[in-house]
Amino acid sequence: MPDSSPLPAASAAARTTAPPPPPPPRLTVEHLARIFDGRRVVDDVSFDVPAGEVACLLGPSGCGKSTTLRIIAGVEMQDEGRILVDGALVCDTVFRIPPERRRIGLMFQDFALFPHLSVVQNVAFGLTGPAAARRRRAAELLERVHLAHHIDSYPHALSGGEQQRVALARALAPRPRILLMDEPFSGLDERLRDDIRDETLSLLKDEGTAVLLVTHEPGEAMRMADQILLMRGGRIVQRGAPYNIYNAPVDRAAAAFFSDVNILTGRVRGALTETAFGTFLTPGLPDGTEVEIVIRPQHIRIDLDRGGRGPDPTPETGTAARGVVARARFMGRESLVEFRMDHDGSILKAVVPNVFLPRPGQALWLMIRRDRCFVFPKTG
Ligand SMILES: Nc1ncnc2c1ncn2[C@@H]1O[C@H](COP(=O)(O)OP(=O)(O)OP(=O)(O)O)[C@@H](O)[C@H]1O
Repeated sequence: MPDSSPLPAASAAARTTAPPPPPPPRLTVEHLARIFDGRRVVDDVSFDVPAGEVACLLGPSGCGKSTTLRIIAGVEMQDEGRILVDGALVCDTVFRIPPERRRIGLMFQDFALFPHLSVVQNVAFGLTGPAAARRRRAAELLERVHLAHHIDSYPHALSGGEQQRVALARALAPRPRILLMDEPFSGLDERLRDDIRDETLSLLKDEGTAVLLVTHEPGEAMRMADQILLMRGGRIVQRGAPYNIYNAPVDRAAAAFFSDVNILTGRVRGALTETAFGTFLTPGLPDGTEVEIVIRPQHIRIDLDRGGRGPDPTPETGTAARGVVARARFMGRESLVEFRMDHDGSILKAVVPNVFLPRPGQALWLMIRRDRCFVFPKTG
C-alpha cells in the first residue's frame, strides 16, 4: 500500500533551506588563443580565479604570460576564446567591452606613477565623484599601505618600496573586481621584497579582489599564489596549489622549473629500474621503457665513508653510491655540494645544512629518498 503519511519535518526543512548555488568565479578564461605570425603564443589557455584568490601565471620568458594578461586587460585581442567576469561575458572574438569599463585594475613592474602629481593625487586619479570623497578613499588606502605620512609627497621623494605601495593603493582605489599584476615586485630590492609581498597579499585578501599575477620567479609564485598556472610554449602544462605543483610535477621540466634537479636514467624491467643507487619502483611502464628519475638536491642524503664502505641499504633510501666532492659552496643557511660519482663520473648536486661544508676531494656516500623522487618516461 502506498505511504500517504506527510513528509517528515526534517526533509521539508531541507527542501526549503537548500544552499544557494555558489557564485560564478570572479574571472573565467576559456580556450584563449593568440596567434602571431602563424605561431600560437597563447594556446588554449583556460582557468578560473575566484574572488579573494591569487592565481599566478608562472613560466619562462616568452611563454605567453604577458600576452594572456594583456588580453584579459583588453589592450590586446584574442584570436580564440572568451573571458567572463562574475559570469558575464567581457569579450569573445566578436563582442568586446572596452578596457576602462571592465573594472579590472592593472599594476606593472615600473609602477608608472605620475611624477607631477602628489601621492594622494596619484591614488585618487582613477576615481570619480566629488573631490572630497575621492580624497577620502585615497587617504584610506594610503593608511592601509602605511604611507599616510607621505600623502602630499611627490613620487621622486619615495623609495622603490614606497612607490610600489602607492601603485598598489592606486590600483585598488576604484575597487576593481580583478587586479592584474605583471612582475610587480621585480624592480624592488631583494631584502624589501618579502615584506612587501606579504603586505600586498594581506591587503589584497582584505579587499577580496581576484588577483592574476604574472611572474617568472617560482619563489614568488609559491609565496603569493593560492593557485599556480605553470605555462610553457603558450600552454598551461600544470595547475594547482604551490605544494602540489612542487611535490608532484607533471614532467621533468616542471620539476626543474622550481629548483636544480639531478637526473638518473635507467630502463624498466618488470616494473623495476636498476641504478647505481639500487632498485626503484617504476610501475605502470612497459619493459624496456627508458626512464628518468628526478631528484632535487635537498632530497639527497649524505653519509660518511667508512674505509671505502658506505651505509647499509634501507627501503627508504635504497643503496648508497660513492662520490667525491668536486665543489662545495657555502650559501648561508645551507651549502650546495657537487659530487663526481665513482660509478659513471656524472655530477650530482646535494644541498646540506650549513654546519657541514665538506672539502673538495673528500669521498662521501649519497642516498636517494624514494618518497621524494619523481619518475618520468624519457622524452626527446
Ligand atoms: N605584438 C607581437 N607581435 C609578435 N610577437 C609577439 C607580440 N607580442 C608578443 N609576441 C611574442 O609572443 C611570445 C610571448 O610573449 P609574452 O610577452 O606574452 O611572453 P612572457 O611569458 O610574458 O615573457 P616575459 O616574461 O619575457 O615578458 C614571445 O615569443 C613574443 O616575442
